[in-house]
This record gives sequence, structure tokens and C-alpha cells, in this order.
Amino acid sequence: MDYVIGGGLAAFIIYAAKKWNKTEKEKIQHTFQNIGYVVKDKEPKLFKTHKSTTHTLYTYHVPYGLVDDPKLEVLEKVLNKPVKVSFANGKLHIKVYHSKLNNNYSYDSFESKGKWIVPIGKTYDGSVYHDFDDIPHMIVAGSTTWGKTVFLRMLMTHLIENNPNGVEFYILDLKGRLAFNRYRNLKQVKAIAGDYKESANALKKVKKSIDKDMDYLRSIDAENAKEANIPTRKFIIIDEAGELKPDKSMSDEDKEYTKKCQQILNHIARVAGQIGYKMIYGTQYPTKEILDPQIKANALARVSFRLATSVQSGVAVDQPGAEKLECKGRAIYKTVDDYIVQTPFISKKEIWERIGRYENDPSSKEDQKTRKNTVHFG
Ligand SMILES: Nc1ncnc2c1ncn2[C@@H]1O[C@H](COP(=O)(O)OP(=O)(O)OP(=O)(O)O)[C@@H](O)[C@H]1O
Repeated sequence: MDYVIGGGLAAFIIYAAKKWNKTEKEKIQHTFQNIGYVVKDKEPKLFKTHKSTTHTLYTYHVPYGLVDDPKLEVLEKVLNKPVKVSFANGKLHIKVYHSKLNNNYSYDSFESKGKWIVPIGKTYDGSVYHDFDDIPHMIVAGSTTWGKTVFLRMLMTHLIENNPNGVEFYILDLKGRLAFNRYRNLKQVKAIAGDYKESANALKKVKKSIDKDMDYLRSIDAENAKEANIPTRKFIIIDEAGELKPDKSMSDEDKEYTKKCQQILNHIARVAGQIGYKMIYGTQYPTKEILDPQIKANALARVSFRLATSVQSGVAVDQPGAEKLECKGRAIYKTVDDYIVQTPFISKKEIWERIGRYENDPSSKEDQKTRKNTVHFG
């Protein structure tokens, strides 16, 4: 019932605000009244307005008892502009951005910020980047066709451009090895696994490498890859993590492989981040069963494209909202803070123009041998 009344009221407020040509400040003040964001007859009082090139920030003293309230989301429709509402130090902050995000930002509009730093997207306040040396593991969620694969390929492209000789990829391409097939020819790609057996074998190889690196770090009394001056970083990309969940239709052998995979992925999540192993865990079905609690607890960076439900959004980014993302490539990026971003777009053509020079020549005998070693783990 509340919802119906709220919906009608919101529609009326939006209609009224448009009709009366009020200033932004007046529209906000009217909205407080109309949605009942008041205590008795006391309403929030504006005490500071700060304008910048990207937004205007209105700060309010509020009567005791009022905090930030989901009802205030209606402001976005009233003002027809992006609005961010927050409540800090007993004050209400309403940030009204001057313009909406575009639906497409080309990859070349982002800079190279450092070896292990990758672009995540444009926000209302500018570009956002992610440093894999600060936060090693990332969950990338999103229903099919909303931008997950473009994003994963973009990350790979950027990391290869920044570190052609220092980055290694181990890819579990569990949707029939379709999304990353061509990448098997890149010198930076050490393994592409397309089924459970190949995945378990690729991950066993990663586990061995972790054990070796751990021994080395202990021997020089270093705590992490940076301190030990290890120049290489190894990225384990999983697309689609949902495929690694054992189910009834699998053979016993495959069930064992998926269990082994889960075990090693947990190990990577728990102990290997700081020694140079980074996990990018992609899924279109973020459910409690698929997002293992160990992995979730250790993957402190989350990117979510549009999802089917707010429950899925809650699992992926610990908050609703991903179910409302409006366009392809739009995502919620969450670490300590959260942002709405439009992720960089890069076409396949541009990817290969940028990193095609690192493809082994399939016609050479030596390269055929390398490719064979790279692809087949069974
Ligand atoms: N960052 C972006 N900006 C603008 N458009 C995008 C962006 N990313 C993807 N798109 C558009 O969305 C389409 C689908 O993207 P993508 O293939 O990455 O989806 P997906 O979620 O990975 O699907 P699947 O999981 O089925 O592979 C792209 O072909 C492109 O047209």
C-alpha cells in the first residue's frame, strides 16, 4: 500500500516540479514537504551551497530524528538530474550533478596510471581507476549482454599494454572457450581452460607456482610481491564461475575437478593476493551458492553490470541497485566507496590493433608447440 501511495505522490511531485519552473533549491525544499521528510512542522534547513564544475552540493541541518531516507531517491526524478544523497556528521548532503553520464566512453579517453592500475569507468565526478596491488581480487557480475565480457577483455588489454613482459593470465573460459579463444595465442596467456579437467589442471599449476613464490618470499623475509620486488603479476580470470558449481548432471570425475578448482580458488583468494596473484571472478548468477563466502570475503573490489534482481545485486555488491542499471556498460563499482560508472568501451578490432603484436605467429613451428602447451592441460 505504501508503495502505491509513494508512486502516486512521486508522480505528482515530478509533474508539479516541472510545471512550476522553480529553482533547484525550491524544488528540493518542496519535495521535503511533499514526501513527509519533516518532523512535525520542522523541515531541513539549507545552510550551505557549493557549486563545482560537475555538481552543486546542498548541505542541510535536519531536525533530530531524520537521517538519510530512501524516499529522497525521488529527487533524481524531480530534478531530472543525477543526485547522490548522503548523511554524515548529522547533516544531509544532496549532490546534484549538472549532467548525466554518456552511454559510451571510448577506451582511449582513459589514461595509463601505473603498472597494475586499470580504468574502471567514468563517474559523474571524473574517471575511476582500480589498483590491483591495493585490492588484488575482484568480482565481476552481470547478466548476459550487459558488458561483462567487454570489460574483462578491456582489463586484459590494459594490463598487457602496461606490462607486456610482466603480466601472466590463466583463464578459465567455461562458456565453451568462446569468449577468449583468440587470446590463447598471446604470449602473456599461460593457460586457457575450457572444461573442468583443464581448469583443475591449470589451477594446480597456479597452486604450485604460489607454493614456490611463498618459499622464495620466506627465504628473503619479504611479506609481499612489492617488498620482494617481484616484477610479475598473475591474473586468474574465471568466466563463468557458476559453471564451477558441482551439480547432479555432472559425472563423478567432473564433480571432483570442480571441487579441486573451488579449493584452489579459495586458497588463492585467502593467501595469494599480496604475493602477486590476482583473481577476477566473473559470474552472471551471483547467488550465495556460487559466490563462495571465502572468495566473497577476500574479493574486496566488486563490479556489477545489470542483474536480474535486487537480491542478486545484494550478493554481488552488498546493496541493491544493479537491477536498475539502465544501459550496456553501466556498472556499480564498489570498494570502500561505491560509484555508478560507465565502463570503457573497446571493440575487438581496437583490442587487436593494440595487443595483436604479442600474438605468436601460428604458422611458425615453435609457436605451434607453445600454443599446444598453452591450451591443453588435460
Ligand atoms: N562499456 C560499454 N559501453 C557501451 N556499450 C557496451 C559496453 N560494454 C558492452 N557494450 C555493448 O553491449 C554488448 C554486449 O556486451 P558483452 O558482450 O560484454 O556482454 P556480456 O554481458 O559479456 O554477455 P555474455 O556474458 O553473454 O558474453 C556489446 O556488444 C556492446 O554493444
